[in-house]
Amino acid sequence: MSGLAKLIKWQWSHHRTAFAGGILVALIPAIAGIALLGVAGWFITAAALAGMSGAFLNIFLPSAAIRGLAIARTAGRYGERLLTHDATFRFLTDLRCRIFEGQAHRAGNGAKPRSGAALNRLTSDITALDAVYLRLVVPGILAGAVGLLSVAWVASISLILAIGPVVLLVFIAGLSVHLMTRKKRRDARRQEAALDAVRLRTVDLVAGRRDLAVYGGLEAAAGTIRAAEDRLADAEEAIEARSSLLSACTGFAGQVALALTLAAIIWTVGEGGVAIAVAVAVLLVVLGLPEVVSMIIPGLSKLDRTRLAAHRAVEGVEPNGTGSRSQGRAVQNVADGGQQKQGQAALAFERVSFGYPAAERQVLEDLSFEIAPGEWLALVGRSGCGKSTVSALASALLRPDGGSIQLGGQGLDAIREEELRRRITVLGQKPYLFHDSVAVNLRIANPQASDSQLWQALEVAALKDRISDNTSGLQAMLGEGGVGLSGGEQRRLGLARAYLTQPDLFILDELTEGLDEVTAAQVLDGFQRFRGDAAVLMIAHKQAEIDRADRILRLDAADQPMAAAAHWR
Ligand SMILES: Nc1ncnc2c1ncn2[C@@H]1O[C@H](COP(=O)(O)OP(=O)(O)OP(=O)(O)O)[C@@H](O)[C@H]1O
Repeated sequence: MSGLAKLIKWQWSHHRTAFAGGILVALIPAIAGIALLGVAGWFITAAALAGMSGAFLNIFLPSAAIRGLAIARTAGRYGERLLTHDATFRFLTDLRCRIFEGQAHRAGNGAKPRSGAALNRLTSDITALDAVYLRLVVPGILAGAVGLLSVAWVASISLILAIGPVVLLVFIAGLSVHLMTRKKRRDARRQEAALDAVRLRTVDLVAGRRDLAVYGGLEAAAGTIRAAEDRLADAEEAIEARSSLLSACTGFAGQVALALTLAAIIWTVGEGGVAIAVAVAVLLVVLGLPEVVSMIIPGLSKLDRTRLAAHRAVEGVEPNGTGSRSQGRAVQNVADGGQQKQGQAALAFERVSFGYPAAERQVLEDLSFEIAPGEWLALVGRSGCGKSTVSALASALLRPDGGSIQLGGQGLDAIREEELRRRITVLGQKPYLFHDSVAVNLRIANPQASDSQLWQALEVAALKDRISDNTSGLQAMLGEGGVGLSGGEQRRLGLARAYLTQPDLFILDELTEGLDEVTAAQVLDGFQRFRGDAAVLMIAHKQAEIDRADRILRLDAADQPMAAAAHWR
């Protein structure tokens, strides 16, 4: 089954009411619009003929019908927008969650993280997928249903009159099948590649503008963006040209259908087979039909792009496709509620091996060590020896290829994600700060924390004075990525955030990197006081940090996988 068909099936099975409700309500304005034309045409002609001949005509019923159809069309259109967009947003929301789960699952298995280009593509794919229901499913069903109903009604009056609308429907159906089965997606791929190039090169240009300016590469870098923009414009022009051709062909088919119907009307009315008022109603219905069936043209003209996006989205969701929210991690939470077990090490690595996918050699091989509750362990070694890898394994961001990792006597795999994040606090080299107030940035770690707890955490992180200097205090706004604070202050704010948690284990990655000696000592003192009974795994380079540790684990054998060389102070 194609990616597009899988997505439609998935939307139907997960959001049946919204899916069907949107289509049913969308049928109301489409049918009412065509019926309105027919009834109005019949009524005007019948009224004119009655006026000329003096025959009796009941005008109340058709007037009421016209008014009713006009109201149904307007109200139906409003309801249709509401329901079809609601169904689409529900579908996209779920799809985003499923894709995120799929990616998280892969990351947990140590798979290569997605690159910036793939992330760009993913977001534009999801945007492109709003066309699946709104531009393909709903218009397709409307075109089919209204077209068949119209043909059936016209055929019930006279088979000859149905030739025109049948020609139109056959043309649209043939066009749809042709486009659906077409294998070439050249223009969509060209458009996508050019868009990726424009985005990524622009990001490179902005991020690297200083170096480019220094080495005189600005003009060349801007030139590559302009070239990518030209390619994008070419591809978009080709897609637009095809879309215009499709619209022109459908318009032409509509005119052919109208001409055929007119000829058939002249023939049948001349033969006396059909009343003039009814013939005018048929003519107006055939006149209105192209508008309904051509609603599918915008979706068909973007079909290639939608199919590419659908194909990738289906690949990106949970690998086994089940979509259950908790499947990324095996959940076997034990009866003791995930607390640290008495007498167990806070963290234990037992013959752990790990290698990055596609890397030539293992980073860790048979690494074993333990950190006792409340113990502070410094992890040291030359650059690239695997310290960050150990930290990522300990915090379950990576999974080992062999061996086991236990937190308080429980295998990491057996601990629920939520529980795990409560029991381990990771403080990286550059904490991410959000474009929001200091208080919001701190409460991410503990939404219930009071203002006085926030001030206390800031004090321990040696940041209280800096924040209270600002008249807005805790409500002071930070720019994107923490702009407004120096690099060292950003790190200390990250530390204050970590102090608002009460984990069993802190994992610290070069805690005082970027701080001057005095502040670094203040931060280390504060952390030592604050951490209480929590164990600490600290990646350390500076002697001042190493000196605070109870024990040191060195990962520094020259060219070998690490574990063999791990040794203690
Ligand atoms: N995603 C990855 N894919 C492939 N190899 C990787 C990846 N991340 C790290 N490595 C490699 O794994 C090895 C260990 O990396 P790691 O980041 O754990 O070292 P580190 O000791 O923390 O280094 P540093 O002190 O410089 O931060 C290095 O040789 C590195 O090149």
